Amino acid sequence: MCIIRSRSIRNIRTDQYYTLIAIYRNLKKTYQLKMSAMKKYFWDSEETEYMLKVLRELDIAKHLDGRKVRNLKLFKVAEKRMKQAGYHRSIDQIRHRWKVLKTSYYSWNNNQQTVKLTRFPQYATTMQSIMDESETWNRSHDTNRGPVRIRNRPKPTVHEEDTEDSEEEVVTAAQSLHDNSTVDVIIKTDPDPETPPEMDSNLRIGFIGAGNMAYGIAKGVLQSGDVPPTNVKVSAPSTRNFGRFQELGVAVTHSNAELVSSCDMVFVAVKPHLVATVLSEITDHVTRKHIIVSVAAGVTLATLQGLLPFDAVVLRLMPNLPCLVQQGALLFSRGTRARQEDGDLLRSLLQHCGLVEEGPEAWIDIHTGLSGSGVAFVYLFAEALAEGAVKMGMPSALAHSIAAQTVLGAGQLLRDSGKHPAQLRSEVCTPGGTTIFGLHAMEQGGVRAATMTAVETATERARELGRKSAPTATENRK
Ligand SMILES: NC(=O)C1=CN([C@@H]2O[C@H](COP(=O)(O)OP(=O)(O)OC[C@H]3O[C@@H](n4cnc5c(N)ncnc54)[C@H](OP(=O)(O)O)[C@@H]3O)[C@@H](O)[C@H]2O)C=CC1
Ligand SMILES: O=C(O)[C@@H]1CCC=N1
Repeated sequence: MCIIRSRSIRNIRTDQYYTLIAIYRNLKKTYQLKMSAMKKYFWDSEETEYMLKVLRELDIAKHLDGRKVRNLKLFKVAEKRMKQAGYHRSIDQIRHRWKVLKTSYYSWNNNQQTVKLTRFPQYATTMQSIMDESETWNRSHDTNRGPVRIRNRPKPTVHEEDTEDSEEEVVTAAQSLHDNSTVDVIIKTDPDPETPPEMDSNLRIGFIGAGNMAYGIAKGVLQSGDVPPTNVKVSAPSTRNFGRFQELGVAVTHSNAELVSSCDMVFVAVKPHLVATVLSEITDHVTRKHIIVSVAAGVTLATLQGLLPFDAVVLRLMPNLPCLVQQGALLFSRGTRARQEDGDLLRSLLQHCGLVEEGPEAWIDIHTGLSGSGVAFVYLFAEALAEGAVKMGMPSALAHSIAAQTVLGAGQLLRDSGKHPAQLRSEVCTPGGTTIFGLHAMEQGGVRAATMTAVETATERARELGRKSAPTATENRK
């Protein structure tokens, strides 16, 4: 392009010259647009430092005491301040970035001696100061508060409006909490649709199906500490999967109907082809107080709602297998009767399962391809990595263990650095070195195209399962 601009090429006509200039300008514009779109998703260090500065000023250190206080107001102020400084981030983005940094900080702090993160120490100093402030504050206050108390879900009021809180109000609210260390949770007195509901102390959670997904989600829910194991129940036809739930202190039953009658939130975690049978079994026991959450691949909200009473509150959730180790990626969508607060309650309960996002239903099938099934694509890749090493002479056990750590480390760095994968990939490539030779071989093998097709095909299959599980027109008329 520089050659073109200098117009030093011989034998080029003026019209050709201007055509090339136009192409160059178009490419440049596309590149700039792409870069600005990428910037929207990836945080740079300046923006991250600014966010930490703001959160620190807002005393986030005093909200790290493990209590189930959701600091939405604080994040709301942070969002405003960042906007004033020219950083346009949503409350959710700020909250998520903070969560990621906190997790990274803890893991960095625990593994300082062994883990070499190139990026994180940059924020480590600020994070360290925040954590130190938190420890000092906790030490100077009574930490022996007993169990977290959880409250009734607020009923929606007719005149709920999103009243903008002034910063002063927020700071005062935070201050008053500090002065009263014996309170278990902040009890909201003003209705604020953006604030998630406090949980009912008697909230009872049920799982229909005792498989891997039910177990992973149950573990995450219990880890939050908000719901005691005695408030959790699981049902399945056989006892073969009950043992691990019983070890968690969870009650078991063979009756789906009995489970629904004794629970408020019910996860439907059976295989997709069994959903219709299970819902027909429980539908007479589902009332307005229930929240039904289906994790079945492909089964749409319309199908679920069609199989349940017309006013049933239904949500569709797509988790993935790493929920078993609290590192899942979960996306949910609300049905027509589910309110924002039902989604907030679900999000809050699942916070220890991993990353939890809400999105339009059309994304659930895509997420199934990307992440529900995507986990298996990563395993295939890990297996192939290890087999490559075995081919080159490394013992299998060692090769598999190193492949697992490689996938884990690459994933953690990708998540925690906030960098685009292409950027990290280029950081590994020495010109003329080993990596670029390997990458060339991968591109020749079509790994990128094959992976994209895998996500596409899995998404299409989820859509197909959805169509198959939808009641036919005749069934609808019954
Ligand atoms: N596995 C994954 O990675 C993911 C799965 N999903 C979805 O999660 C759902 C569950 O999958 P997964 O946990 O892997 O499945 P599993 O096969 O591990 O578990 C299914 C469970 O359903 C129970 N079950 C079967 N029939 C009934 C019935 N009539 N009433 C009550 N329980 C019944 C089984 O009972 P029993 O113990 O007696 O056999 C078993 O406990 C599926 O719909 C799947 O699409 C979503 C995301 C990821
Ligand atoms: O393969 C399946 O159908 C399920 C859904 C996503 C992961 N496992």
